Amino acid sequence: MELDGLTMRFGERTVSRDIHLTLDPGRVLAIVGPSGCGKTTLLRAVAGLIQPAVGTVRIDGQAVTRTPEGVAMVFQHFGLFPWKTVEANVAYALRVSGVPKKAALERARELIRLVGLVGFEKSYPHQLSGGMQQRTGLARALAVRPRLLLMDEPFGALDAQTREVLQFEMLRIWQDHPVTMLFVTHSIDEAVLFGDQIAVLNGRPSGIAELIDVSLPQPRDRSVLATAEFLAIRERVWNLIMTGQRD
Ligand SMILES: Nc1ncnc2c1ncn2[C@@H]1O[C@H](COP(=O)(O)OP(=O)(O)OP(=O)(O)O)[C@@H](O)[C@H]1O
Repeated sequence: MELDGLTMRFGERTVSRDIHLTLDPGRVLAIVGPSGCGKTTLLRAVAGLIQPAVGTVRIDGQAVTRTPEGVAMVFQHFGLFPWKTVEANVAYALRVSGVPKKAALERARELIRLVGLVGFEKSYPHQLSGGMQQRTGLARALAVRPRLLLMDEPFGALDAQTREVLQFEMLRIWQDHPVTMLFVTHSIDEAVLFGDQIAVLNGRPSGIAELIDVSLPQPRDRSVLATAEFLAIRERVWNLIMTGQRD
């Protein structure tokens, strides 16, 4: 994925300016920045849901003008169909892309196992906790074997403990099933934990303050939280965000 000189505007208001970013296959790029700096707006441009005022989004070299094939998204507020069961939600995108019902349900059950929801296949979203709803959202996104997974603050609506559990489960899932991921988050820890690189946005309109390489070895688990490198990168990101806040 390539963002080539993206400027995002709503009416007269420029939200972000001249964003250049590249994400290589199999890698994770985390985007952090203060609230309102335009993280979700960038993600929506990558998903082809809105168009940049200036610049181009490319995926596999192709300019994005509408939602590209093979791009899946996980939202903060789950975005599940309330009238569909867990397995029907997970199978939905497969069905839409033409996979026959039996094969789609088989694949859905595989993903339901992967995210730890066995026994809840026939439950409806309102019968699930927030964490279980987000597991369903993850299963749905991964079911299509996306070439690019867009994560918009995926654990943001969860309580702190559930958030931590799901973060580490997602890390495990990602390690077993690597997928190219653009990961927007408010959580600096999450960005350092998942990212191969972190793009820190700040300013108004926002721009990239710094692109930080995270050289923590993969696979990562809870033990990295206490390493000197993790803490140093965390501090660096925090300072960059705070500098932008004071401007
Ligand atoms: N559809 C829209 N129309 C007009 N303004 C919008 C629209 N969507 C977003 N904005 C504005 O663009 C700015 C960036 O919003 P965006 O949601 O991308 O920020 P964010 O960094 O993701 O914020 P947060 O971290 O709080 O989720 C905000 O000031 C917001 O009000």
